[in-house]
Amino acid sequence: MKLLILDRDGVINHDSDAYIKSVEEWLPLPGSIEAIAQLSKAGWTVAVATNQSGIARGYYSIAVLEAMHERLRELVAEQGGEVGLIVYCPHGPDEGCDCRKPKPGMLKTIAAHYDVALAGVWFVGDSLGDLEAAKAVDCQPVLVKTGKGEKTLGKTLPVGTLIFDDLAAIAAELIHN
Ligand SMILES: O=P(O)(O)OC[C@@H](O)[C@H]1O[C@@H](OP(=O)(O)O)[C@@H](O)[C@@H](O)[C@@H]1O
Ligand SMILES: [Mg+2]
Ligand SMILES: [Zn+2]
Repeated sequence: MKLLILDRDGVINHDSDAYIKSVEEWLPLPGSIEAIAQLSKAGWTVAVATNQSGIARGYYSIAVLEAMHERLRELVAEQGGEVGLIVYCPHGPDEGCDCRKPKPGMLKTIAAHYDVALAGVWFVGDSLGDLEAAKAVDCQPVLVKTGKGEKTLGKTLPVGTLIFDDLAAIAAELIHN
């Protein structure tokens, strides 16, 4: 199966150092909804793996987080596409969970859900932790320059990391090559 896994904040929607705390604050990045819809219509399964420590920090509830994801699904459906499994880590950095990136737990959950191997599956993120999570399970780490991506570019990236301007450029690459 053609599986693509996306980080959320900074890849699909604008990110904020103050966290994305409501549906109103959840604003798609230019071209991201169209990119997901086009990929979906081209036969790709688009899943999401997102850290959401704002839950543990008490900034927003799981109900609000789910409402953001319902909004994402609605917008992609309006373009004729669909979003696959969305997995999130609600834990704080000090809880020692297995799902918070850079740990690969969420990627493993997605692979198990679809009963596929992760080797070579593209995982698209804007933070170094995303790329490290990818590397940990032999996914293809892919950095976008949106969100925190420009800042991440200045760090030491995992060997073999692919770099794209944004999700739209990734969709064009995957659909047309
Ligand atoms: O990029 P994804 O994984 O979709 O989500 C990132 C968010 O959960 C938040 O992650 C926080 O990091 P800490 O969780 O506080 O280390 C900060 O970077 C926030 O700016 C950001 O909005
Ligand atoms: Mg991110
Ligand atoms: Zn977790």
